[in-house]
Amino acid sequence: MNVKTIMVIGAGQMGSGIAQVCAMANYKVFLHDLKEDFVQRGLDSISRQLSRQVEKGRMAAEEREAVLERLHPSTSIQNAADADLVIEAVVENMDVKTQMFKMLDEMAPEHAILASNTSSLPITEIAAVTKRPERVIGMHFMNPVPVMKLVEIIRGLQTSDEVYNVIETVTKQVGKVPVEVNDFPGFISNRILMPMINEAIFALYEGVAEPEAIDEIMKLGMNHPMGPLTLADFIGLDTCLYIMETLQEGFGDDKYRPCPLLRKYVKAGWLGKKSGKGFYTYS
Ligand SMILES: CC(=O)CC(=O)SCCNC(=O)CCNC(=O)[C@H](O)C(C)(C)COP(=O)(O)OP(=O)(O)OC[C@H]1O[C@@H](n2cnc3c(N)ncnc32)[C@H](O)[C@@H]1OP(=O)(O)O
Ligand SMILES: NC(=O)C1=CN([C@@H]2O[C@H](COP(=O)(O)OP(=O)(O)OC[C@H]3O[C@@H](n4cnc5c(N)ncnc54)[C@H](OP(=O)(O)O)[C@@H]3O)[C@@H](O)[C@H]2O)C=CC1
Repeated sequence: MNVKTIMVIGAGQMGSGIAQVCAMANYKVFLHDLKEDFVQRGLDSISRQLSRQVEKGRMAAEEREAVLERLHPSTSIQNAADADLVIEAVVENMDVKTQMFKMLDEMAPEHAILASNTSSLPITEIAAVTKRPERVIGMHFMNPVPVMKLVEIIRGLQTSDEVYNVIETVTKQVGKVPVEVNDFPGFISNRILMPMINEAIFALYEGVAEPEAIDEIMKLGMNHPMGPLTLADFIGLDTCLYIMETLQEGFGDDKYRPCPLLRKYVKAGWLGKKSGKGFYTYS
């Protein structure tokens, strides 16, 4: 199967990054969200990213224009009828994702692959709401998408080998390294990363150290590029909370309980960098 057209659902930080790397790899891309404003915000952020590449001399101005021309705004889910591959990157919520997959299953052509960029939710359960579970797969990009090399590919219980192979090829085409994992809560990346972030939040909650100290220790002591609280703000505190809840529920183990401080911040609307306030304040 030859993928030519990709539809990315959700024009947030992940969706816009995914759309960017796909358009840069010569695919025709629809970037879809509920409202035109959201799509435009995503396209603006891609446009800024590409301009920076041009300023740094890494991309010709004509190439930037060509990439932007391959990107098509969408607020109609009917555009899925033209897609060979749909990559969903909406909010980390099972109800929202299953509703979306039901719609996509109705709209997308029979041959189309439906992929989810979910951070932690079971692919098998998402696939089960469609009539094509063998064509549903997890394609988990890392943030920031244009920079991070990994795509964690998650096979649902019924994902076919053919679909896995196509997704592996597309991943390489967009300049990323595919790593295959099975379908378990949080997969590998967030089963390991998120409990560390949650523990850093517990350390803050218990008054062991100030945020800056916690981050400095992990940066200078463990050579992490970002401290765990900065990284949590960068990922989005809502997303961090949803991932911890999926781990706790999925494994039935309280060792994954989300820190109450994380819950409190999310309830307050402190979602990290994207809302301007989390463990730190952003202008
Ligand atoms: C939650 C999940 O489900 C899974 C996840 O994604 S978990 C999150 C995984 N990501 C991480 O752990 C990121 C950790 N942080 C890092 O690796 C680095 O801090 C970073 C790459 C984000 C920034 O690197 P840095 O050296 O501190 O900053 P900086 O020098 O400004 O940037 C390095 C490069 O990244 C680019 N960059 C930085 N932030 C970017 C962004 N948000 N979008 C696109 N590009 C970005 C810069 O333009 C720069 O590119 P060049 O080298 O081509 O000039
Ligand atoms: N943040 C990260 O570091 C990573 C996140 N992920 C995963 O990627 C997905 C998206 O996360 P992220 O980009 O950070 O989140 P954002 O909050 O930045 O973006 C989510 C986008 O989905 C839109 N959306 C919400 N509900 C719907 C819906 N019903 N239909 C269509 N669009 C909808 C949102 O619109 P609105 O503006 O209205 O909310 C928003 O544009 C999540 O599953 C997350 O777990 C994966 C890897 C890393």
